[in-house]
Amino acid sequence: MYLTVRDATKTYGQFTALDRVSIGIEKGEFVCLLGPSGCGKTTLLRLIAGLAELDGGEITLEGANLSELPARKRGFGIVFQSYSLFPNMTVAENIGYGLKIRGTARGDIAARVAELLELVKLPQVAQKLPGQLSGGQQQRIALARAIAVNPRVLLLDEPLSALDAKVRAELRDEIRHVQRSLGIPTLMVTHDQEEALALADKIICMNHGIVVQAGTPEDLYHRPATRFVAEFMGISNLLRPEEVSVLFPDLLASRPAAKGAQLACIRPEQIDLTPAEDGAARVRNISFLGNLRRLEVESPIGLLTVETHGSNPCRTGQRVALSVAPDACTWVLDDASAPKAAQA
Ligand SMILES: Nc1ncnc2c1ncn2[C@@H]1O[C@H](COP(=O)(O)OP(=O)(O)OP(=O)(O)O)[C@@H](O)[C@H]1O
Repeated sequence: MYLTVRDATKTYGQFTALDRVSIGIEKGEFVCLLGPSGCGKTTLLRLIAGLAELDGGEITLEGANLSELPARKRGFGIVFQSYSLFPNMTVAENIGYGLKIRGTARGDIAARVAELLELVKLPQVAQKLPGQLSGGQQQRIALARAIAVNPRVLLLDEPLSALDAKVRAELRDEIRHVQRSLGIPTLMVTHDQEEALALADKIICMNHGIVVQAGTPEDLYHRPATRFVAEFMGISNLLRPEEVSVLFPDLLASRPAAKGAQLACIRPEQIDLTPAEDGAARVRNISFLGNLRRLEVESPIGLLTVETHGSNPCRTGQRVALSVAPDACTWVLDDASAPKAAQA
């Protein structure tokens, strides 16, 4: 592992913001820290950056302990949510700042700035001031400034959240492209599951100061371990075993004999609908979402959400039969009433 956080703990007075959190980033990997507001994502990023001190645990980079190393000596690039460019410096001066304070020769700085402006697709703005750029452009410059010094790790704290949806999606692809082409190990904080699914090699899902699950985007979406992860990573139908036995009795065979309350997690696109006069369910509402239709379906156990692609013949009010492939269901731990380890 390239960067390792082991048992990181951080408290603010009586409040435990992080409780023995362990994560790792491999060389070249893009990792997203994902979780709801207040779960401790930014706190963890700040500890890694050296902007806050650990109360327990350790952080190592290539095996070396970082605890004694101040932020500016860690060699990390950071991009924050707010455009933190120096307002009185030109774009070129902003990007070249880190190189200048390291004593890099002027000509080399100019060449590097030009190269980075090409990389972030803004070759014309070198002499502008940050205030003359749009929010999305400023974040591209902030990204260029962060990578100018070839950081050992790139840390991104919600860099897209102040931008509107279209610019956000463009810049998301841009960040991924830049990260891939340079191979910089990257840790990005986000509370947006779609962003994490699109960008990450690995997602670390947090809640109440602990890591709930870590894995690939596919793992977290298709094989959530708990109800919290299932609900956080998109829409899911969560059915208790007695409900499963009413609608999809075949699925009960896959239920593990583990301890704790379990729920069957079935994603909306995994339920098949067939129009049938004597069907046990009825389509209550259909929302057209462009590439798919989202259907609200009344069933003997309550409402289900179903998504269909292409030409589905169902109409509102129609009776339907429901089916699910045996391998399309994941049994998750019902953690809704589980103790919240890090709550004060
Ligand atoms: N300096 C501080 N003093 C006291 N409490 C703090 C401090 N910094 C953070 N906290 C608390 O620690 C918890 C975690 O905060 P953190 O900023 O890490 O959350 P987050 O997951 O990044 O949330 P958000 O997405 O809203 O930024 C929050 O409940 C917050 O109120």
